[in-house]
Amino acid sequence: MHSRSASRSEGEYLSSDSEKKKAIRPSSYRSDHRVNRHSRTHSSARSRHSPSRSRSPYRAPRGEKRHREDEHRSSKHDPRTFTVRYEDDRRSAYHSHGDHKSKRSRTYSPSRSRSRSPYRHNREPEKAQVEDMRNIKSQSVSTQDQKSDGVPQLETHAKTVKQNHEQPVSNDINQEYATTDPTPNTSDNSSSASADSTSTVMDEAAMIEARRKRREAIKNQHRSRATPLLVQALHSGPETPADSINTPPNGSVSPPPASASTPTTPAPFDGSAPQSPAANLLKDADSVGGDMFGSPKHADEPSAADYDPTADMQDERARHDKRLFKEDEVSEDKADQRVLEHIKDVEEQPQQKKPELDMFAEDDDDDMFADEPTTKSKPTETAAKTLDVGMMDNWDDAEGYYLTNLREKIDDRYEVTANLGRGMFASVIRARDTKSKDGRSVAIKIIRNNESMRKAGLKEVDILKDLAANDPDDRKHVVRLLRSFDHKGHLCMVFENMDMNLREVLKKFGRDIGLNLKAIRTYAQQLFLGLSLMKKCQYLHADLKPDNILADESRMKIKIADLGSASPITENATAPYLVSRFYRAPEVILGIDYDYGIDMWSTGCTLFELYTGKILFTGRNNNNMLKNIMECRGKFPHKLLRKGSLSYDYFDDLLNFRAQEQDKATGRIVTKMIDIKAKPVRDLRSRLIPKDKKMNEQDRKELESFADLLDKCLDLRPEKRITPMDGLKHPFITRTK
Ligand SMILES: Nc1ncnc2c1ncn2[C@@H]1O[C@H](COP(=O)(O)OP(=O)(O)OP(=O)(O)O)[C@@H](O)[C@H]1O
Repeated sequence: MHSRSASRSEGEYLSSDSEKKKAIRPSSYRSDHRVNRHSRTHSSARSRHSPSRSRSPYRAPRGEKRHREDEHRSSKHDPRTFTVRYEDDRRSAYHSHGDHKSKRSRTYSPSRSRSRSPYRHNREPEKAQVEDMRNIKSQSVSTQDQKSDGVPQLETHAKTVKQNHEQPVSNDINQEYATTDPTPNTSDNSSSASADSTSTVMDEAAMIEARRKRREAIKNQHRSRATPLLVQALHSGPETPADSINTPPNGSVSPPPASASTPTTPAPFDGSAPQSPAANLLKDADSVGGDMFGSPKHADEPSAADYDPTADMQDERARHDKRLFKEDEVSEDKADQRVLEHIKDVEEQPQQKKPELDMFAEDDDDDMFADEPTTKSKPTETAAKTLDVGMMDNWDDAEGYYLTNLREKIDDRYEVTANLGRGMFASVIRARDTKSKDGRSVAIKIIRNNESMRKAGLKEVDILKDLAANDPDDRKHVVRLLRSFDHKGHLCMVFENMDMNLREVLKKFGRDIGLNLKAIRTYAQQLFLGLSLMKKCQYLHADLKPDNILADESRMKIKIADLGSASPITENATAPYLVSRFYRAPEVILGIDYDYGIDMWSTGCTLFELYTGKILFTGRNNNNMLKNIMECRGKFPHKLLRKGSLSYDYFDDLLNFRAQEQDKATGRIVTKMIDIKAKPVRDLRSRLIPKDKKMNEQDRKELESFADLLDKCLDLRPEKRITPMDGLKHPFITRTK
């Protein structure tokens, strides 16, 4: 039982008789063979108190992100040690200067050089902060100099910026965390400055300006490469740091600038768009959602369909490199240079290294890159055809992915027909099962050739087997694992073949406008069935999102997939980066004990996204996620906040929210005390049900019912959140039209 050796040679792992449910019950599982996708190379060093749940070995233990290889060796990065990882050095500075009287002592990782999210704002603020430290004496003056330098964005928002930034920036290191208090700095350094020092200050201001221009040039390069959503997320909309400058102290949100419209202009539903057998389900004009095709519900919010996780890698990779340099105390100039070189390299070899980006990676903990990131690609045949298998003495590429050859027969049985894509953890191919009667298609997940990934894959296999054993009739909408085997050092997981994931469905049928309510109801019901099975078997999925839900060809049936992050409920230790960020429940962020409610939260986010075509919470990091969540769901009850081991990272002693924002003029990250209104400023209902939308009474009622279900999925209080079983009984689900 769970005593498989990870190094075991070729052979089948799944046999019909050997896998009984009790063999993989969470309890025994835990005490015996714990496979951890996050364990990676340092897994053996991990204490048993370091819970180990995650799907990819490149993702850090449970909620933390993938470490770079060299970081794997240190267990100090294990978030389960309750180490809080901060976005940058300012946190330690902040604490070291005693400004904040935290109720808890925390440790901070000194090394944070990892990131990758396209939603992450650029790193310049951090550099600027370093500048702040260096030029502390002259900061006040130099900042004012910058202010008058005609930064392009400032011209655009001249008036607002003027109002917000007329005040000199504090020159006091102890005031590194600015507040919304606009009181001008009254220190005497400017008044007592000598002519010499003034000249020094001016020189420094000029240097800063030169650096700013360089950074701006780099940012512009990144902008030009970024996907529309990234551009929007980074440079427009009320949730971007840049626009936080327009955010009034009360936390209300400024309307986005005109340019902040949805990246891809929502177009009326195009009759020529791809049809599916379930076209009626997906665009039934009689249904509430159906008549919304062609009528974008939320043109001002990031599109869920538009995001291409592979497209922003250069930018992320470059910034990642840049941060590494910063941490190594190499000059910014050199770091900038390195970034430019990197971009050039990538441009020159566009096909050689296709980086992968997980859009939901954490902004502030690490990167989830493998050493050589890869991309999830569309099914393709051409690349594989060019391989000359006869010439190969190594079946893997440099990253440990199996180099699949089309029409190759794997395990003397599966004839490869298409590459479905690559994740961080595996490549997925479609193949024809030549040993099946009907030559049916299957999907095979070929785990990368890496010991810890293999272990993580074995964990996924065990959980999938347990779930299947508890659903003999296959009625619970969890993807079916048919068998697993070993092939040339790779663990291969053979799955029933599905057609596409729900992000792809959204892209195809509901770009920017979402799917209709009939489809949402069908999918919601099936998700609740899947989650009720998982709950019955005591597993958390911990990575639910449209990408991990697969639809069959008819699009009528969906299945929960990618259980690489799943784990027994007993392994629910604090892990502030568990679950992809946009779908991350607040209790995870706040360090409150969590359970099955986290999957219901993710389900709520997913259903909203499927209906509107927009991502519900697009926080750049955990801090910004909380702000997003409160703007939509209202204030957290104090009682709840007091339960959180990490609450005081985001709230002060009086439980006022400390929002981290980027000052557009100085680039500095500042903390603003935000008075969150009890009444949400962007409440769920108004985002779901446009006031001016004409619809009949029946449709409105139905939409209200959906809103009520989402309300219950997205209850801030985990213990009050609806359960999968109750979800199945909700009127929105039980109602038949
Ligand atoms: N059974 C299947 N049928 C069809 N396509 C599949 C199947 N399983 C996976 N895929 C495709 O492969 C993609 C990656 O699968 P999966 O998420 O399981 O791999 P992963 O390596 O864990 O990815 P990630 O890096 O996102 O964790 C899916 O998004 C889906 O598009």
